[in-house]
Amino acid sequence: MAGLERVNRQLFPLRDISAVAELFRDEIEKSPDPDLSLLSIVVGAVENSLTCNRSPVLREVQGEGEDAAGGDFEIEFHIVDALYSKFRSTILGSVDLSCYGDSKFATRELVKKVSDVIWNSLSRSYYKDRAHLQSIYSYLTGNKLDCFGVALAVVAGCQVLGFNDVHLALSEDHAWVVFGENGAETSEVTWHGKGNEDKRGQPIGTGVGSLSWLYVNGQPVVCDRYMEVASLVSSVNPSFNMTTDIKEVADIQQQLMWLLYDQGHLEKYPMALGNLGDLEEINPTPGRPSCQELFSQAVDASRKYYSNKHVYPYTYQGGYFFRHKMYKEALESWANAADVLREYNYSRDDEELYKELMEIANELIPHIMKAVGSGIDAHSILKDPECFAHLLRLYDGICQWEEGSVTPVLHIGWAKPLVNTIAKFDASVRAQLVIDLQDEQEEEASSMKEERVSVKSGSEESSSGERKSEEQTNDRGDSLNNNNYSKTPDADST
Ligand SMILES: CC1(C)CN=C(N2CCN(c3ncnc4sc(CCF)cc34)CC2)S1
Repeated sequence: MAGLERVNRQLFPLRDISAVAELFRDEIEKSPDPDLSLLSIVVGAVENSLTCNRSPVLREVQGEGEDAAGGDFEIEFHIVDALYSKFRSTILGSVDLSCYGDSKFATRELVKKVSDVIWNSLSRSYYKDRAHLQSIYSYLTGNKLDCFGVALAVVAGCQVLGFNDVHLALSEDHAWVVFGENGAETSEVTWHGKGNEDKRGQPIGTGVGSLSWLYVNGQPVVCDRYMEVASLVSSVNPSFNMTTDIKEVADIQQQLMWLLYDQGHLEKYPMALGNLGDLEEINPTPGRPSCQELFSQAVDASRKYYSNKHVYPYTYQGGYFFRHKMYKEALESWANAADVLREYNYSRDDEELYKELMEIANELIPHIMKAVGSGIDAHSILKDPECFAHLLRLYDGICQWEEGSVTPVLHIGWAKPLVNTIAKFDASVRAQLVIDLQDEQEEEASSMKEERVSVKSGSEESSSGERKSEEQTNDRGDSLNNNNYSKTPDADST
């Protein structure tokens, strides 16, 4: 029975959050196969009516996290019915299933055909990065979708055709599908980035391209139906404009996210946990886990399910600590993010992540240096060797990201803030930098040595009672004399 016959028509017209939540709850709790097009149409209609059809006289509120009054919405059943039927007839009318064999599993050709149907019905030219283009409501009423929306629509289209083996696969900046027995096949179904030829119909490469962050090293979030519902809820966008969110939309998104959280459908979805953390930071729900706990759960999910190959959980967490002036914790989260990067080669497809790291290194950290320089320094960051170690680990991770990549990462724009930042740390802290040289195998000894960096924390220093003995320093000094790390830099030597 298709979604609409199942839906409780008493809920319509949908006029408030509880009605929308009830409809989602029915679909998630009572159906073995929640109807993606129905849910995307409903939540897209609500988002559209509250963010796009706004009276221009609406009070524009400035300032952090201020929400505009969203006013009311009223989603009529016959509108949802008409759109739902339009999507189904578009898909069923464009795909002649007899051309695709009689397997109960989708084929690459079938997936490509559904992607073509969506692709060829999009408006010729529109601003692809605009907000509110992620839902099937947007596709049906405006023939516009963003790159995530195309992927979701393809999965929803395959659901209409009865191919429940086709599922959404998500990296931190791209989406594709898995299909076939045990979801063993993959296919591109949408575009990525600007000015890149789309690779629709092709399997996800296992070659050098798959070493980039864009494909998270073979550790994407592979969704089941419920996680696909989580992705469409997570992609709800409460923005009215650059400075204003519509509170009702954020409230609906937050409630739906908790509904999915309680059913365990965010467990393996770090970015959805991060998004819920952002919503909770702005508007905490009494009795629920704190946003800090949610950011920590996102980190745990990446470590537990994706071999710690996702970067964003640490940047969600670092951003939170930064906003709350917990600068030492922020530096640690960002250093942990950089540790993830080490495994990747930087590619031109990784621009979104590059921008994130640029902001952290060249805006947020200099902001911290200014803040603590002017005395707001709860942890006395500049005297804390562990903070210095986090900073070096962050930069070293970025350097290792660059190593082996065809595209360079760092340039003078990075070096200036770095030098200023290092110079802000106390000379006594910098002097505690200890480089442990560990010889690799004999044959590599001359060319490459693995260097382990540690910064002795004050406590260790005090426990040993004195700095490394002279001969120890001399021993290391000799092997490192071509490396200025070993010298004890005095205050103005850097
Ligand atoms: C720490 C941050 C900079 C804040 N917001 C971030 N994001 C916001 C929400 N994002 C997401 N949230 C849920 N699911 C997905 S699937 C996907 C790849 C394109 F399909 C992106 C994304 C992307 C990342 S990362």
